[in-house]
Amino acid sequence: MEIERIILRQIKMDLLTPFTTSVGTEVDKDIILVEVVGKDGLSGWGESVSIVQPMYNEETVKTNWHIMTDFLIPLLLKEPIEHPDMVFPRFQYVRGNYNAKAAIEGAVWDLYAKSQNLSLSKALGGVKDKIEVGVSVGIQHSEQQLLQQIEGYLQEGYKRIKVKIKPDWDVSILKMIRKSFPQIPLMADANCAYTLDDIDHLRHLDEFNLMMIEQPLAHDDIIDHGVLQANLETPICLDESIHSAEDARKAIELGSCRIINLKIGRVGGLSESKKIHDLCVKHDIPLWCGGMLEAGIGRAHNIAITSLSNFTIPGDTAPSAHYWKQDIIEPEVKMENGLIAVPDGPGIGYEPNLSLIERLTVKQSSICL
Ligand SMILES: O=C(O)CCC(=O)c1ccccc1C(=O)O
Ligand SMILES: [Mg+2]
Repeated sequence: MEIERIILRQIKMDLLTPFTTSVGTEVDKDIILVEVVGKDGLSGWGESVSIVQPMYNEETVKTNWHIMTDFLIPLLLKEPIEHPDMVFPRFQYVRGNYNAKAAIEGAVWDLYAKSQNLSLSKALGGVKDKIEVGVSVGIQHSEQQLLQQIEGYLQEGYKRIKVKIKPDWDVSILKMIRKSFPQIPLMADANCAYTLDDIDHLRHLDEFNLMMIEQPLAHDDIIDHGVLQANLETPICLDESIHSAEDARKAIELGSCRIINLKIGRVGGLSESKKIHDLCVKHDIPLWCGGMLEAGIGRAHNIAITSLSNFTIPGDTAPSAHYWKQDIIEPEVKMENGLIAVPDGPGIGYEPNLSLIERLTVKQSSICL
């Protein structure tokens, strides 16, 4: 693959509804889009999942722009790339900054798939032509409001409901949900809101027949989660704590989780995502694809990775209309009966809407050799 130049664009988009977790609220998003232009005129697209505050992990939109322009892009352009698997190792001496790395690597994967006339799904080894869709429901102003939202989502066809929890928004809301919907596939995501001191409190959650509890303890922990899992019946799913296949191996060996939420940005890209997928197959650990309120480009990448065989639990990749008045790709991502069709066109299989992207752009830079 011969890369001619790389265009970075920072766009700003309003979320249809604010999204609240145990750490904070997002109302709009600044998003960095990466366009890798090949010498043959094809373009590959990637999207960074970083937000403006270092609230989910340590990265931000500003640090991503800096790391991409000053370090990652010069490394990428320095020597030819024969296969996207070469990108992550090329970035090896830039520590961390996985969202930034993944956005660039994802664009190279898209360009590669297009150059091979393959869908990104097929290029990654995907086998499914439809993926199952769940929805992540943020913390609401009232319990009644939460119940109404869940009712609406079930009518729309979502196959799994995830609610965000924190110490004063957990037992009571789960009790209420189970009273109305005793059987629905239900899970809870704490975004690190508890410590091991809460072990007796967390054991109360066992009575709600949850599919899993996502990331109850610290963002950088895998040890305490093992202690907690040994004291809980409900499976623990790790999100924030897993940055690599090595992290996943250690968490599995320590018994710190029975399920893994995979986010492409958090682990540094699609090549590492595949490694985690294959490791989980070997250890019989089910996977699902998490979400970071992505715009269309990131969403398309999530759909492609979810088409791999071991993504056996509905993910957080909801359709475009759940987040945006108008998404930046055409066609938008649509859901039917709780399923999203995996596109079979070349690359991500959706066209970036360039005129809309241009209108939303607040900052742009074009970098060539
Ligand atoms: O709909 C989505 O994209 C998932 C939303 C979500 O749960 C989330 C959104 C932003 C940051 C972290 C998380 C999370 O999974 O923890
Ligand atoms: Mg999570």
